[in-house]
Amino acid sequence: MKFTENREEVEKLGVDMLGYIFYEPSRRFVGEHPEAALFEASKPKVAVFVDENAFEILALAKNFNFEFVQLHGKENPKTCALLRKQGLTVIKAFSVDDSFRFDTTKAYEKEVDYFLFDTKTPLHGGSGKKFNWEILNRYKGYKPFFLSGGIGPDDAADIKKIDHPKLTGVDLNSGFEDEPGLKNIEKLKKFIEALK
Ligand SMILES: O=C(O)c1ccccc1N[C@@H]1O[C@H](COP(=O)(O)O)[C@@H](O)[C@H]1O
Repeated sequence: MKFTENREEVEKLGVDMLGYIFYEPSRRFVGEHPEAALFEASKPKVAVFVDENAFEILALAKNFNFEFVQLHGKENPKTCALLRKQGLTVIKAFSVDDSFRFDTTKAYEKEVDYFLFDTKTPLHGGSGKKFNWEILNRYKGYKPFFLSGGIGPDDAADIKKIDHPKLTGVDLNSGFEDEPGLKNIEKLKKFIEALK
Protein backbone atom coordinates (compact mmCIF):
# COMPACT_ATOMS: atom_id res chain seq x y z
CA MET A 1 0.00 0.00 0.00
CA LYS A 2 1.28 3.38 -0.96
CA PHE A 3 -1.81 5.56 -1.26
CA THR A 4 -4.28 6.11 1.58
CA GLU A 5 -7.52 6.11 -0.46
CA ASN A 6 -6.46 2.95 -2.27
CA ARG A 7 -5.58 1.35 1.06
CA GLU A 8 -9.09 2.15 2.33
CA GLU A 9 -10.68 0.54 -0.74
CA VAL A 10 -8.50 -2.56 -0.55
CA GLU A 11 -9.31 -2.99 3.10
CA LYS A 12 -13.04 -3.18 2.31
CA LEU A 13 -12.46 -6.20 0.04
CA GLY A 14 -11.91 -8.56 2.93
CA VAL A 15 -8.16 -9.02 2.64
CA ASP A 16 -6.45 -10.35 5.75
CA MET A 17 -3.41 -8.09 5.81
CA LEU A 18 -2.01 -5.01 4.12
CA GLY A 19 1.58 -4.73 2.90
CA TYR A 20 3.91 -1.73 2.91
CA ILE A 21 7.31 -1.69 1.20
CA PHE A 22 10.07 -0.18 3.32
CA TYR A 23 12.79 -0.77 0.76
CA GLU A 24 13.95 2.41 -0.88
CA PRO A 25 14.99 1.03 -4.31
CA SER A 26 11.48 -0.38 -4.83
CA ARG A 27 9.00 1.56 -6.94
CA ARG A 28 6.51 0.71 -4.18
CA PHE A 29 8.59 2.32 -1.42
CA VAL A 30 6.26 4.12 0.98
CA GLY A 31 8.62 7.09 0.98
CA GLU A 32 10.82 8.82 3.53
CA HIS A 33 7.91 10.53 5.26
CA PRO A 34 4.70 8.66 4.50
CA GLU A 35 1.51 10.23 5.84
CA ALA A 36 0.23 8.71 9.08
CA ALA A 37 -3.21 8.03 7.54
CA LEU A 38 -1.68 5.45 5.21
CA PHE A 39 -1.14 3.24 8.24
CA GLU A 40 -4.43 3.91 10.02
CA ALA A 41 -5.83 0.57 8.94
CA SER A 42 -8.00 -1.82 10.88
CA LYS A 43 -6.34 -4.86 9.27
CA PRO A 44 -2.92 -6.08 10.39
CA LYS A 45 -0.07 -4.32 8.60
CA VAL A 46 2.96 -6.06 7.13
CA ALA A 47 6.13 -4.05 6.58
CA VAL A 48 8.46 -5.45 3.93
CA PHE A 49 12.23 -5.03 4.32
CA VAL A 50 15.40 -6.10 2.54
CA ASP A 51 18.42 -6.41 4.83
CA GLU A 52 17.37 -3.48 7.00
CA ASN A 53 19.03 -2.95 10.37
CA ALA A 54 16.96 -4.67 13.08
CA PHE A 55 16.90 -1.61 15.35
CA GLU A 56 15.73 0.57 12.48
CA ILE A 57 12.95 -1.95 11.86
CA LEU A 58 11.92 -1.78 15.51
CA ALA A 59 11.92 2.02 15.44
CA LEU A 60 9.75 2.02 12.30
CA ALA A 61 7.41 -0.57 13.82
CA LYS A 62 6.87 1.71 16.80
CA ASN A 63 6.39 4.75 14.61
CA PHE A 64 3.99 3.19 12.11
CA ASN A 65 2.45 0.63 14.36
CA PHE A 66 2.83 -2.46 12.19
CA GLU A 67 2.47 -5.95 13.55
CA PHE A 68 4.20 -8.07 10.89
CA VAL A 69 7.58 -7.86 9.18
CA GLN A 70 8.33 -9.61 5.92
CA LEU A 71 12.06 -10.05 5.35
CA HIS A 72 13.24 -10.42 1.74
CA GLY A 73 17.01 -10.24 2.13
CA LYS A 74 19.70 -12.37 3.72
CA GLU A 75 18.43 -11.78 7.26
CA ASN A 76 19.76 -14.52 9.53
CA PRO A 77 17.77 -16.54 12.08
CA LYS A 78 19.21 -14.45 14.93
CA THR A 79 17.83 -11.23 13.47
CA CYS A 80 14.45 -12.90 12.99
CA ALA A 81 14.50 -14.08 16.62
CA LEU A 82 15.37 -10.59 17.87
CA LEU A 83 12.47 -9.01 16.01
CA ARG A 84 10.08 -11.68 17.17
CA LYS A 85 11.18 -11.28 20.77
CA GLN A 86 10.21 -7.62 20.49
CA GLY A 87 6.66 -8.64 19.62
CA LEU A 88 6.69 -8.57 15.83
CA THR A 89 5.24 -11.44 13.82
CA VAL A 90 7.97 -12.49 11.43
CA ILE A 91 7.57 -13.73 7.86
CA LYS A 92 10.85 -14.85 6.29
CA ALA A 93 10.88 -14.82 2.50
CA PHE A 94 12.93 -17.29 0.47
CA SER A 95 13.85 -16.90 -3.19
CA VAL A 96 12.79 -20.04 -4.98
CA ASP A 97 13.88 -21.57 -8.27
CA ASP A 98 13.94 -25.17 -9.50
CA SER A 99 17.13 -25.88 -7.57
CA PHE A 100 15.90 -24.39 -4.28
CA ARG A 101 16.68 -26.59 -1.29
CA PHE A 102 13.81 -26.41 1.16
CA ASP A 103 16.08 -27.64 3.94
CA THR A 104 17.58 -24.11 4.03
CA THR A 105 14.36 -23.09 5.79
CA LYS A 106 15.10 -25.41 8.72
CA ALA A 107 17.44 -22.97 10.51
CA TYR A 108 14.56 -20.46 10.63
CA GLU A 109 11.79 -22.76 11.77
CA LYS A 110 12.01 -21.89 15.45
CA GLU A 111 12.69 -18.19 14.93
CA VAL A 112 9.87 -17.06 12.63
CA ASP A 113 6.10 -17.33 12.40
CA TYR A 114 5.69 -17.93 8.68
CA PHE A 115 7.74 -18.58 5.58
CA LEU A 116 7.03 -16.96 2.25
CA PHE A 117 8.13 -18.54 -1.00
CA ASP A 118 8.82 -15.99 -3.71
CA THR A 119 10.45 -16.33 -7.13
CA LYS A 120 14.22 -16.04 -7.35
CA THR A 121 15.16 -13.10 -9.59
CA PRO A 122 17.91 -10.45 -9.49
CA LEU A 123 15.33 -8.27 -7.67
CA HIS A 124 14.58 -8.98 -4.02
CA GLY A 125 10.84 -9.13 -4.66
CA GLY A 126 8.10 -7.52 -6.68
CA SER A 127 9.39 -9.10 -9.89
CA GLY A 128 6.00 -10.18 -11.22
CA LYS A 129 7.51 -13.58 -12.03
CA LYS A 130 6.21 -16.98 -10.95
CA PHE A 131 8.21 -20.03 -9.98
CA ASN A 132 7.15 -23.60 -10.69
CA TRP A 133 4.54 -24.24 -7.99
CA GLU A 134 4.94 -28.02 -8.41
CA ILE A 135 8.12 -27.86 -6.36
CA LEU A 136 6.15 -26.81 -3.28
CA ASN A 137 5.57 -30.54 -2.83
CA ARG A 138 9.20 -30.77 -1.75
CA TYR A 139 8.50 -28.58 1.28
CA LYS A 140 7.94 -30.96 4.20
CA GLY A 141 8.38 -28.54 7.10
CA TYR A 142 5.81 -27.69 9.75
CA LYS A 143 5.91 -23.90 9.41
CA PRO A 144 2.98 -22.43 7.48
CA PHE A 145 3.88 -20.48 4.35
CA PHE A 146 2.57 -17.83 2.01
CA LEU A 147 2.77 -18.27 -1.74
CA SER A 148 4.15 -15.29 -3.58
CA GLY A 149 5.74 -14.17 -6.81
CA GLY A 150 3.90 -13.00 -9.90
CA ILE A 151 0.43 -14.06 -8.80
CA GLY A 152 -2.09 -12.47 -11.16
CA PRO A 153 -5.84 -12.16 -11.79
CA ASP A 154 -6.02 -15.45 -13.75
CA ASP A 155 -4.35 -17.62 -11.13
CA ALA A 156 -7.20 -18.34 -8.71
CA ALA A 157 -8.10 -21.72 -10.23
CA ASP A 158 -4.50 -22.96 -10.20
CA ILE A 159 -4.00 -21.79 -6.63
CA LYS A 160 -7.09 -23.69 -5.54
CA LYS A 161 -5.54 -26.82 -7.01
CA ILE A 162 -2.46 -26.55 -4.76
CA ASP A 163 -2.89 -29.25 -2.18
CA HIS A 164 -0.32 -28.48 0.49
CA PRO A 165 -1.20 -28.66 4.19
CA LYS A 166 1.02 -25.70 5.09
CA LEU A 167 -0.16 -23.22 2.45
CA THR A 168 -1.73 -20.51 4.58
CA GLY A 169 -2.21 -17.59 2.21
CA VAL A 170 -1.23 -15.77 -0.96
CA ASP A 171 0.58 -12.49 -1.35
CA LEU A 172 -0.90 -10.32 -4.11
CA ASN A 173 1.31 -7.60 -5.42
CA SER A 174 2.38 -6.34 -8.85
CA GLY A 175 -0.12 -8.53 -10.74
CA PHE A 176 -2.97 -6.43 -9.33
CA GLU A 177 -1.61 -2.96 -9.86
CA ASP A 178 -2.47 -0.07 -12.18
CA GLU A 179 0.89 1.46 -11.29
CA PRO A 180 3.48 0.53 -8.65
CA GLY A 181 1.77 0.67 -5.26
CA LEU A 182 -1.72 1.33 -6.66
CA LYS A 183 -3.98 -1.71 -6.53
CA ASN A 184 -6.74 -2.30 -9.08
CA ILE A 185 -9.85 -2.82 -6.94
CA GLU A 186 -11.91 -4.66 -9.59
CA LYS A 187 -9.13 -7.16 -10.30
CA LEU A 188 -8.65 -7.83 -6.61
CA LYS A 189 -12.37 -8.17 -6.00
CA LYS A 190 -12.84 -10.72 -8.78
CA PHE A 191 -9.80 -12.69 -7.69
CA ILE A 192 -10.88 -12.86 -4.05
CA GLU A 193 -14.36 -14.02 -5.10
CA ALA A 194 -12.86 -16.67 -7.40
CA LEU A 195 -10.51 -17.88 -4.68
CA LYS A 196 -13.37 -18.35 -2.22
O1 LIG B 1 7.10 -5.23 -4.24
C1 LIG B 1 8.28 -4.86 -4.17
O2 LIG B 1 8.68 -3.90 -4.81
C2 LIG B 1 9.24 -5.59 -3.29
C3 LIG B 1 10.53 -5.11 -3.20
C4 LIG B 1 11.45 -5.74 -2.40
C5 LIG B 1 11.09 -6.86 -1.68
C6 LIG B 1 9.80 -7.36 -1.77
C7 LIG B 1 8.87 -6.74 -2.55
N1 LIG B 1 7.56 -7.22 -2.66
C8 LIG B 1 7.21 -8.53 -2.36
O3 LIG B 1 7.66 -9.38 -3.44
C9 LIG B 1 6.82 -10.49 -3.54
C10 LIG B 1 6.48 -10.81 -4.97
O4 LIG B 1 5.82 -9.77 -5.61
P1 LIG B 1 5.21 -9.93 -7.09
O5 LIG B 1 3.87 -10.58 -6.94
O6 LIG B 1 6.13 -10.74 -7.89
O7 LIG B 1 5.07 -8.54 -7.57
C11 LIG B 1 5.61 -10.21 -2.65
O8 LIG B 1 5.80 -10.99 -1.50
C12 LIG B 1 5.72 -8.76 -2.29
O9 LIG B 1 5.23 -8.51 -1.02
